Amino acid sequence: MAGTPSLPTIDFAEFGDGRSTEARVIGQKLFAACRDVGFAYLTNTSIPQDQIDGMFDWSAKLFALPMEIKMKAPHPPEGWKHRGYSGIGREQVSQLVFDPDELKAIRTGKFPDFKESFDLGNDQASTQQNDFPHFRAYTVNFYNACREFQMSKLLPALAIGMDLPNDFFHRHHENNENQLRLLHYPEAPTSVFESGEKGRIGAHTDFGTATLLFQDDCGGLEVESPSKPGEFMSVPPVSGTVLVNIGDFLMRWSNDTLKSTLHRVRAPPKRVNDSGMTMERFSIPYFMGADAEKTIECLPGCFGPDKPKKYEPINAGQYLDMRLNATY
Ligand SMILES: O=C(O)CCC(=O)C(=O)O
Ligand SMILES: [Fe+2]
Repeated sequence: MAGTPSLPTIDFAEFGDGRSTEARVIGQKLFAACRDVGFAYLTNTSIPQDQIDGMFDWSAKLFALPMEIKMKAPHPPEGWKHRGYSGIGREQVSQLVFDPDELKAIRTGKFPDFKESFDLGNDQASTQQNDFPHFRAYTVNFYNACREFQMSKLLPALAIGMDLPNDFFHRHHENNENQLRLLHYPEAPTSVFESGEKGRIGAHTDFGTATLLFQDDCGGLEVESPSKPGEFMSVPPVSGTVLVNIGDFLMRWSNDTLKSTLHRVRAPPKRVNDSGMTMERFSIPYFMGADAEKTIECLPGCFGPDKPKKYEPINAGQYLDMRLNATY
């Protein structure tokens, strides 16, 4: 595995309202990154750094609570619901077969995804609620800051980069069907990670349109190399950045033009004076979901005589249900 990060960085500082030449250049760079790698670091997103830091503080406080308190807001059994606490071993991602070590662990009855999570979403949703009163206000604000960036900059930039009308993706994300997930990978003896008995998150792709990913300074995130399938490259934390990656739904929508890239989290490289324990890690993905009832057709510009359409139009809701029910 290579140690040097080789992801593009997209700077949103000059994006403004999306109408300038600078905005066009940003859109083109974003499109190229999503097509060639499927992952990029973003800077100057306008999501305030103190809000990001505060969200990590709240996350640490939440996961430090006794289990019986966390279980007062359990994740419901339905795969389409995205709220509440999932304890260790509750969710195993469904594409572990890509990774021989993890496949071995599953065959021997072990559950290598050693993590716990707490899901939140649109506070106005009538079918599911956010929990924990005082914590709720902070997370809803943070969710809204992510959504603001998604709707006013990220989706318009991608549309511009693909020569689509600025509001093209915006119009497919009006229902606010996104999900914020607080993730905690507890510390454990380094030996259990080395033996494959435990892992952090197995190799997988995300389901939706795209994901914003905030990570702490632990490290361990890896992304499949675009040029060498099967090889993973390290994606170290870079302060002041947030990652973006494309999900399967947008890959399909774009006739596989944009890449939903495999990624995983492993124990970070050992540090000097290692105490025998691998440090805990926190991360916060924000998953963007398209409006469930709107049928998507292959994106303009992604098909032609040399590139026939590969997929039938599909309803976004049906597609996501199918994927999520396979995970839970
Ligand atoms: O913890 C991370 O950095 C990655 C999380 C992730 O890929 C996911 O939840 O889909
Ligand atoms: Fe992921």
